[in-house]
Parts: sequence; structure tokens; C-alpha cells
Amino acid sequence: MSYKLEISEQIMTFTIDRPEIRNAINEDVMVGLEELAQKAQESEIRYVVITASGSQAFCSGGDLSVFHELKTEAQAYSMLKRMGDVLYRIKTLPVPVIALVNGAAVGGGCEIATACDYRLIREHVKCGFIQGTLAITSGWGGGTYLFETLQHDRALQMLTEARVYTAAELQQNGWATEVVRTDEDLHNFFKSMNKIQPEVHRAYKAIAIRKWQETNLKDRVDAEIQRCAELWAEDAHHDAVDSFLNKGNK
Ligand SMILES: CC[C@H](C(=O)O)C(=O)SCCNC(=O)CCNC(=O)[C@H](O)C(C)(C)COP(=O)(O)OP(=O)(O)OC[C@H]1O[C@@H](n2cnc3c(N)ncnc32)[C@H](O)[C@@H]1OP(=O)(O)O
Repeated sequence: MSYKLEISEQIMTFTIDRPEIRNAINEDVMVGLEELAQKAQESEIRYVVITASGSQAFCSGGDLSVFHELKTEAQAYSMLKRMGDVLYRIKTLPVPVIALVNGAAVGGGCEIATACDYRLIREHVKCGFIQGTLAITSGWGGGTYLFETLQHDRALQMLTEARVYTAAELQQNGWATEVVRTDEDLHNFFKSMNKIQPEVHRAYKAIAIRKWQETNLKDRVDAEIQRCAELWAEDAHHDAVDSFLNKGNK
């Protein structure tokens, strides 16, 4: 299995478990995220944690060894829409969603973390919207969510620089909720969460969800997905992916 989904003490934890390929997202992980979205919606839980195995990567985005076979706009749209829809369901869960960023979060991996309410990042990690280096934009809703999260200029800069940011930079620009240097830092974050009744957390999350519904967040995500699919079909993207996949042959 490419993921683990566990509940303990009313905390639901989803772990991407493909460390050998830097926890890239394939169809199996998408199925897991859909299971997470469904079970978290219908369970009496306090909050959701999304993390990954190992310490090298939280998620390296789409699995290029699989998704490079998607050539046309329609083929790309189908995958992007499926992942965009499940990320929207996760973002609008009625409980807090915490990304425990254990390693690099790049491309779609950065989109997954950005869809979460909180981002706790380890000191060594680097994260970035590197989609631009593949001649595409974010395509799972992460660009839309970033504009909801950061000051406008910081969001636009992070997207268009298409580079990885250090933990210090991510804390400075507001993307990282906290840099967790020790397990005690992590324990203290959850301890402060647990001091407050679950219903209070749910009530405040509902305020955010109402705002997203009133500002047509889903439509804005769908427009992002459509544009990414159009760029995906261009030769510039296919050539960039081929270069990455053939890097070892240079
Ligand atoms: C809309 C989202 C969009 C989509 O695809 O749908 C995207 O996510 S676009 C962005 C796609 N992701 C990338 O371009 C990231 C590629 N990976 C990296 O930049 C690095 O692997 C990094 C920074 C995540 C980790 O670097 P590190 O040096 O620790 O590891 P390696 O690069 O040596 O990778 C180890 C091993 O894993 C393979 N790998 C890594 N990421 C992917 C990936 N996303 N898809 C497929 N395979 C991946 C890499 O090729 C290496 O394989 P090996 O056979 O050992 O050479």
C-alpha cells in the first residue's frame, strides 16, 4: 500500500508511504486521499494530520514516471481534476487539517501542504511550487489556496519564482505555521490544540468554509486546473518532464 490511514485518540493521520520515490502521488495515493476525505467527513475526530514516511520528502508532487504518459489536455485534466477535487474536500473538512512536513514538499506536494490549515515544517525541509520549471502552473488548487493564505506579493513571488524555499524563508513569508525543531515543539503544538474543545475548532473552521463558499473558491480552483491542463499539453512541459526522467542518462 502506498499510504497509511490511522485513527488514534480521535486524531486521523494520513501518511504517504512511497519514500523510495520521494512520496510522489500516484493513483493509489489518490485513492487513499479520497478515503481520508470520506472517513474524516463522517468520523467524530478532533483533527487530521497529513504527513509522509522518511525524512527526505513530504511529497514530490505527481509521479512523473506515471503522469508523463498523459499527453493531451483532456488526459491531464482528468488527473488534475480528480486530485483537485479531493484536495478541495480535504481543505473544506469540518476539522483542522495539519500538514506535518517531514521533508521536501515540491510541486503538487507543496499544493497538498498549502491546502491544509496548518503547516508544521521540520528545520531541514525545503518546499516550493516548482511547477513553473516544468512549464506548467499549479494544477491541484494549490495556487488558488496560496493566494488565500499569503500576502498577495509573497504568494505571487512563491509561484513565479518556481524554486524551493528554506524553512527560514517559509517562516518569514508566512507559509510555514511553525518550524518544529524538536519533538517537544511538535508536542506543544498539539497540546495547545487539545486544550480547546473540538466543537470550538469546528465552529471556527466553519467560518473559513463559509468564506470560501461565498467567494466561489471551488470555481477558482477549477479555473486553475483548466489552465494547468492547457499548459500540460504543450511541448515545453513534455520536454521538461522527459529531461527530469532521463537525467540519469546524461
Ligand atoms: C499539478 C502538480 C504537478 C503534477 O505532476 O500533477 C506536479 O507535481 S509538477 C512537479 C512534479 N515533481 C517534480 O518535478 C519533483 C521532482 N523531484 C525532485 O525535485 C527531487 O526528487 C526532490 C527535491 C523531491 C528530492 O530530491 P532528492 O535528491 O532527495 O531525491 P532524487 O531526486 O534523487 O529522487 C529519488 C528518486 O525518486 C524519483 N523521484 C523523485 N520525485 C519524483 C516524482 N515526482 N516523480 C517520479 N519520480 C520521482 C527520482 O527520479 C529518483 O529516482 P531514481 O530512480 O532513484 O533516480
